[in-house]
Parts: sequence; C-alpha cells; structure tokens
Amino acid sequence: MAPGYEVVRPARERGLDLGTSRRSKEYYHHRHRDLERRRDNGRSKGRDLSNGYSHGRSPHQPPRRRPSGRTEDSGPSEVSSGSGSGEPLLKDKDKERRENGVPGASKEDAKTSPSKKRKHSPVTRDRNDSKLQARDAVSGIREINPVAAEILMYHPHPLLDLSSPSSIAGVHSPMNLDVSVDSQKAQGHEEIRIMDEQEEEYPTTRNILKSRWADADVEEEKVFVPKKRVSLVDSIERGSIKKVTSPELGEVLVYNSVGSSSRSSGSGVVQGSANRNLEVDMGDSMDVDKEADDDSPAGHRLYSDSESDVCRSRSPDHTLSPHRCINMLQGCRTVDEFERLNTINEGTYGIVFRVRDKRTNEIVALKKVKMEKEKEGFPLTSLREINILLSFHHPSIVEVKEVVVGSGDKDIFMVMEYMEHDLKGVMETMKQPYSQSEVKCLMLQLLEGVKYLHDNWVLHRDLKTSNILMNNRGELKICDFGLSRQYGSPSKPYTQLVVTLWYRAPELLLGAKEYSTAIDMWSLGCIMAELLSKGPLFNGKSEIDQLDKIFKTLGTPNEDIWPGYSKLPGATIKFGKQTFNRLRHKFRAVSFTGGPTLSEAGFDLLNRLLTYDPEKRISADDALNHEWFCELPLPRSKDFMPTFPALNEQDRRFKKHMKSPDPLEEQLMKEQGSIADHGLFD
Ligand SMILES: Nc1ncnc2c1ncn2[C@@H]1O[C@H](COP(=O)(O)OP(=O)(O)OP(=O)(O)O)[C@@H](O)[C@H]1O
Repeated sequence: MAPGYEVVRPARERGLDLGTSRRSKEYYHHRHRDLERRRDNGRSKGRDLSNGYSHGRSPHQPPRRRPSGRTEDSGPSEVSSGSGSGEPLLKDKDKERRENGVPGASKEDAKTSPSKKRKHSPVTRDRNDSKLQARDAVSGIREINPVAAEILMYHPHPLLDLSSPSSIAGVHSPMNLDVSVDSQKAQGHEEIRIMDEQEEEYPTTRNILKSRWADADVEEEKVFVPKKRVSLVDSIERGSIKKVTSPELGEVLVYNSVGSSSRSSGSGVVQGSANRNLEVDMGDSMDVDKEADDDSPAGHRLYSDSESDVCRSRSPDHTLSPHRCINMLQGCRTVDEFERLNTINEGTYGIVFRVRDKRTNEIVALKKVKMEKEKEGFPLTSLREINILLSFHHPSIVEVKEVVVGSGDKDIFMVMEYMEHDLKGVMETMKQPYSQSEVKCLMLQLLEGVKYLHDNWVLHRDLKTSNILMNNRGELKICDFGLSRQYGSPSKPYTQLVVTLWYRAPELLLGAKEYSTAIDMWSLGCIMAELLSKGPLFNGKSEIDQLDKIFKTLGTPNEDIWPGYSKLPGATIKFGKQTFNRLRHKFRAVSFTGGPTLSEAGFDLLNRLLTYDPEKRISADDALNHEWFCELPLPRSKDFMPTFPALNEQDRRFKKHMKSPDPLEEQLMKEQGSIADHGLFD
C-alpha cells in the first residue's frame, strides 16, 4: 500500500472543532434544542417503555411497528454497561458481567416475554389465507406474494423497462417486475417462461464452475444467453433467455402472444423514461419510492433542517425516483460511448472502470459483468444486481444509471455513479481511525441505506467495508448487490454461503438454514467496530476460526441467551468456554493507550448489533433511533467529513491488503484445498 495519506480536513472543519465559528455555534444551539426536545419526548416515552423493557433502548425509539413484539432483551453480546442516560457507572468486574450477560443477565433475558420479541420479517402470514400480508410502515397491510417477481417480456418487441420501482414492482411483491408492452409485433414467436426459482437449498458441495446460486438444480438458476448474442437486448429478442428460476428479480417471463401480454388494469405510463410508451401495471405494483416516502422521517431520527446540520438529512428527492430505463426499442448504448480513464478494481464478479461519458462528459463507473465463470449464460447474480440497483433509488445506495453492451457482442456493463473511494481503501490510508462523530455520520447513512433495503424486502448479504463507497462530499453508498436477494416470510432455507467471512453472522457460521435481515445487522456491527478501530473486529481464517474469535470476544453463547442455539448444526462443535463479554476491552469509554473509545451509549448500540440471537438483534430502524446518535459528540455533518485524494483514480487491483475471502473465493480455496479447515458443514 502506498504511504498513507494525510487526512485533509477542511479549514471550515477546524473552525467547527474550535467551536468559534458562528456556524458551529448555531449548529450546537440547534442541536441542543433538538436534543432537549427529544429528551422531553424520550422521558415520556421512557415511562411508556419502562415496563418490561430493559436498559439501553433509546428513549427516542418509536413504538415498534412489527407485528410481533418481543422485547430486545440482552444476550451476552448485547448487554450494555448502561444506557448512557444517567445510570451509575459500574465497577469493571460488574460491568464485564453485565456486558457478557451469560451468568446473570441471560437468565433474566430468557424471561423475555415472547409477546414482545422482535420479529425480523415485517411480513405476517395469515394462516387462513395463502397470501402474505406485509405491514406497511404507514399505510397498513399490503398483500404480498412470496414468490414474487415476474418479468414479462413480450417477444420480440424489444422494450423492457427495468427501471423504476413502479415498473419493476410487481403484483404483490416489492421486487416484482411486470413489464407489458405493446406487442403487436409479438405474434408468432415462441413463449419462453422463466420459472420460479427453487429456494437455495442448504449447500452441500459447491463447485466453483457452477453458478454460486445453484444447488442441486443448478440449471434452474441460470438465464441462458447464447454466446453469439449481440446484447442482452438481442438475446431477449431472439428468445435466448430460456429460464429464470428465481422467485424474485431474476424471474423472467417472456411471452410472444399479444393477448397474454398485458396486465392492463390500472396500468400507467412509465414516467421519466426516454420512451414513454411502456405501459406497466401500476395498480398492482409496489412503489418503492412511495413506500420510502410513506415511511416518513417524522418521529424517528435526528433531523437536519439546516445546511449546517448533522448528517442525518434525508435528501427529499430520493423519494422521487428518476425512472431509469433500459429502452429496448432503441437498444442499449454501447460501451464505445465511454472513454476509459482507468481501471478501478477487479472484484470476483466484475471489473470496475472509471470512464467518461462522451455524450455528457460525466465521469461514471462502469462495472463489467464477468461472464467467464458462467459458461452457459448470463449470471443470475448480475441480473439480480442490475435489477435491484435499477429499481432502487436512495442516497445511500449506489445508483445504476443504465446498462450498456460491449462492442465485442457479449459483454454487459452497468453504468454507475462514480464514487471516489471505498471505505476499506479509505481506512487503509488513514493514520487515525474515524472519530466517534464521524462514525456516527457514516453509520447513520449506512443504517438508512440498509433500512431502505430491508423495508423493500432485500437482504444485501455481503455488507463489508469494500462494498461501501464514499465520495469527498462525505456521502456513503452501499454497492455490490451480487449476493443480495429478496426475502419474505415465512423464512425459507437459503444458502449460508453468503457474507464475507469476517462480517458473517454467527447463525450463518453455525449453519442456520433460515435467516433474515439480522444477518445484515451483524455485518453493520462488525463495520461499526472497524470504523472505530481501523481494523477488522473478527478476522477469522476459516469458519471455525471466525466463530472462535467471536466467542472469545463476546462470550460463548448458550440456550439461555440464544434460544434455539443448541439446535444449530454447528452447536455440537466444542469451543472453549468464555463466560464474559470482553468487547468493552476493545472499546473503552476512556482510553489512555490510544485505543478506540466509545461511550456507553455507543457501546450499547454495538452490543445490540452484535447480539447473538438474531431475533433480538437490533433492526436498522431501531438502530437509527438509538440514543448514541443524539448524545454528544453529535454526528458530524457530511460537509465536514475528512476528504482524501480519490483512490479510485488509481488502478487498485494489485494492491494486496489483508482481506477476508468473499464467499466465492472461499469456496474456490476450499476446492483447491488451500484452506486447511474445511468449514463446519463440508
Ligand atoms: N460506483 C463505483 N464508483 C467507484 N468505484 C466503484 C464503484 N463500484 C465499485 N467500485 C470499486 O470496485 C470495487 C469492486 O466493486 P464490486 O464490489 O461491485 O465488485 P465485485 O466483483 O462484486 O466485488 P467483490 O469481489 O467484493 O464481490 C469496489 O470495492 C470499489 O472499490
């Protein structure tokens, strides 16, 4: 790695630090008023919550809106040493016991009223009705079809909108894609139906040559695109897409008949598209942006209502999605319309370039979908990523502007907004870790992005610092949705081979076949710790080593603190017994040795993110309302975040850093025998 860059802190920030500028005074006055208001609210809410709700929950947290309400009682990894709200400080030993919770708190925790336990999926299943119902944050219950997305493409009319939530969202599922087109020309062409994907089974042995989404029915996982095709568009036109088995984004139905083409009732015209002829079923679709809008910011967070305010401002325009379309009538643009400036990085699934759009002069990032591992077709992982990113619009999610095709017939590129760095690269160049107020700014943006994903039924499944992009305006955006997928309720078995090892939740490591949004929250806990300490929290070399590191720090879980733990396949493995949560040793309230510091409230949030029992692990929504974000030091404004020379103006492919192999690499290493430990379940 090149020598570390100095953090370039803007002069205005120095002013803020000295507390002398008028702006900073206004800022603190404003924040103080805001805090006072929130404390008042909190006091009244606190009284409401006092029965049966243990310490550590922010008084600002709104009543839970999830249908089943188990309390978030504390497990060994989640028991805080105080709420940060006036609770007397404990002596170290006592604190250690409380943080750990195994001997003491866990028993209490085990008494948690089942009626108050948090349910992860915001979906309820009505036993008398095969349809699922989702409780919308504002508008109440919505019907959900668990096997969701259908993309209806009317062959050969080459018009496809993969763009807006309103067009992508299907009948019941947030991720449905139901595109109908005027298909007068569609007669006489064969029907190609891409079937519902079998859920990913628990993987036994995976072969790297196969799609990593594939299990027994690997063939069902693919969308075949013959090699000779000119483009994705062309492939679709020629009926080369044979099938999709995903119940979600990748599920494609291609019809050729006019009559079957349209779900016409309530259809509207896609707006903002280059081509406005595309009719989509508006009535049935879930409007992601509307939902984001409905999920009004009111009442659950700090708000930035001035330019100088903290970073929690939700830009109002993200609710007004610019509907991005692949206009298949005109075809995709080709990559020739971009001038290559440099290669940024090469991941497992794609190579990312910094390029200039010759038409607009805009600097953008191009991610080339790697096809070589997918011998027979267009990788479903990429199709999912493209669909998700085209349909989502949020300030904390990287924007995909369009899809372009390579001049060499077969390559597909995603055109993304360009970001100067990723968090991993930034941390490698920093000499000092981020301060608490900077971490708050980053965590808030991250949590908002993850909340948006979870509200829209998507699990990211690979949150890590290299998948979090940053720019020099202090903005953070989540990228790399190659492993992400739609989720629903009731839980179904999914593959555990997700999430890069260091950020992988214990339930995945222990072989749980069902999991939900909590896996992303664990990753956020690891990221928060990494931001504070500038190093990975649990850098295991194998699954067992990873579990060992987690247990040594957070304490060995047991049935008391994690009901159901003993039934997990990995629970039979004997690990050394660690009876205390030692996380506080890594993040002291005050450090005289230069180690990372974290307030009681911050530590409470970290513990809640790193809670063993996924049912009790804090949700993104609740984390956003955690008191840590309301206490001093307040979250730093994005405007005052440190800036760095643009790392992505360099070719970063050959810079080798300590990194955790991602799930596909991990599998490859296992197949090659280069990981001594073959994992728990191989
Ligand atoms: N929009 C963007 N702007 C700038 N750089 C980007 C952008 N998207 C990705 N990158 C860079 O490229 C790297 C790899 O991107 P990405 O994670 O999407 O690819 P991948 O093949 O899926 O990687 P992985 O092996 O981590 O799964 C990122 O870590 C980041 O440094």
